[in-house]
Amino acid sequence: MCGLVGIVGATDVAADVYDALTMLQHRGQDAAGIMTCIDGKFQQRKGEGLVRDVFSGPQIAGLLGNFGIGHVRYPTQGSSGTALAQPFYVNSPYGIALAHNGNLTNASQLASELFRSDLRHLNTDSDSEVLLNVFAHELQRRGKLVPEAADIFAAVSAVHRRCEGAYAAVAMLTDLGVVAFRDPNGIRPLVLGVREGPRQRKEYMVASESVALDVLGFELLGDIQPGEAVYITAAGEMRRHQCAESHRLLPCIFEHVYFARPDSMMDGVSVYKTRMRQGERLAQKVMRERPDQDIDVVIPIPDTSRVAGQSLAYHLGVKFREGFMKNRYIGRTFIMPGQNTRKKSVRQKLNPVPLEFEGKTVMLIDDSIVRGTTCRQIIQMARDSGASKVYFASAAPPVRYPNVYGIDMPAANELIAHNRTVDEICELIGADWLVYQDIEDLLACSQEGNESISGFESSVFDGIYQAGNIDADYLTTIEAARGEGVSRNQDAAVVGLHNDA
Ligand SMILES: O=P(O)(O)OC[C@H]1O[C@H](OP(=O)(O)OP(=O)(O)O)[C@H](O)[C@@H]1O
Ligand SMILES: NC(=O)CC[C@H](N)C(=O)O
Ligand SMILES: [Mg+2]
Repeated sequence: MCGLVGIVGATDVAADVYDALTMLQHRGQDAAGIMTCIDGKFQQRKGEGLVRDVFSGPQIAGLLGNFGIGHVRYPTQGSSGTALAQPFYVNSPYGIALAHNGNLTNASQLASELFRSDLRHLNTDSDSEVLLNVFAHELQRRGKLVPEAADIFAAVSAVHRRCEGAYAAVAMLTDLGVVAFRDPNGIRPLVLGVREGPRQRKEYMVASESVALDVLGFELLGDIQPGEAVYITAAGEMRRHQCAESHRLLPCIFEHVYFARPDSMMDGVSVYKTRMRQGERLAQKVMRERPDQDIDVVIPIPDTSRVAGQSLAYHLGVKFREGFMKNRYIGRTFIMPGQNTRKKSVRQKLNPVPLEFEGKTVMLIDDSIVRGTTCRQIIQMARDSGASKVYFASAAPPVRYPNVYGIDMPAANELIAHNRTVDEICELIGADWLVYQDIEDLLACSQEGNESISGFESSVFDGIYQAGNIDADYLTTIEAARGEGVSRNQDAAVVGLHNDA
């Protein structure tokens, strides 16, 4: 999903960017990068792996400058090697670095335009490098030695006209400051915060999720609006401007289901409360389907389903128990590359407490069932631990369609629910009963958090793609490029142009 951070402070910001990235680690585990700017020069370090593996204390201390940006990556285009770790950099105009969360659906058309008409070279097959070059080209067209806020906003407007799909982005211009913008549908999240710095100077931060602001003592000013850009100068002046001719708020519902931390606020919605409501609605569905249900205990599948699980148990009036213990050193399995790694990691990550299963009718709950990797193994573990019946509940509806806006689910045939009925899925995962949340209920849970949101990007559940021209040909192309079994790893040492530190 990727996590973004941008900070303009009064003193060196690299340590704060690092701390913020650790708060966003759940959004991307493949690679991490930080760039700062001092005296007209960028300094950077990026590499494959978790934030704590990519940076050491002395390396962070060596990144100087009072403004900087950072990124954690979960790839959706291109390989997962170091060469594609973000931020990306172009030298002209000014020197610009950019980090991106989302996925451009017209990246290949833009790449060809950039080469043929804009005379720009791309060195990777990353859509984020495309986004950076479109922004850079549009800024260059303004022809200013020193751009003003109006020039930057005009360049973002042009990005909105040319780019399709989903993009929240944070960019940095040498000596000038940090720019953050969000696509005109607001599919990917981006928030803005402020804190009092030394000498009563205001310090600003943008981040994918508000939790990153919380831990660093920034007050949440609110979300960057769909189509809006925020420009914070190196001196700490903040301007914001609506850059899209038309815009609407269609946040990704899967953020609320799985990606976001529960303690984040997104577009005015508390993810925690939304997940509580999901559990409540699911309980109502369980009672509608089986008013005389015989569940002894509700057991969540750590981590993400815990909040919905507590609420499900409470509203069913049955016990809630932690029947699976999680190895805290194993990351999120769904965002790992490759099905074999994901499968192996589920067993390493979760281990049952037999006491909670022996002779009981258990209802396991997960936030979602995507490929079915987790639930198949977990149901077997529950049986091996002595459960007499194993029911399974999903706080989200069946995931039936690929995602093209920043979640790496490119192939419908990898999704366990694609072209299958609920009964067929139930049999396949080996459950005695399977209950899914209804789509109307899921959307209502999120909308209740902010009545002014009129819709959500929910294509993985309903197959409706509201941004870009997504047709059968496009879906076939991404499946061929990124489906299971297609090699994504390039040798970074050979292809890389990543100016690694
Ligand atoms: O059907 P699947 O393809 O297995 O995908 C769905 C599972 O993957 C995620 O867990 P993950 O381990 O990524 O993270 P978590 O610890 O936040 O639950 C999600 O919470 C489900 O448990
Ligand atoms: N998940 C994301 O936001 C991915 C960002 C970008 N498309 C990449 O592949 O690096
Ligand atoms: Mg999970």
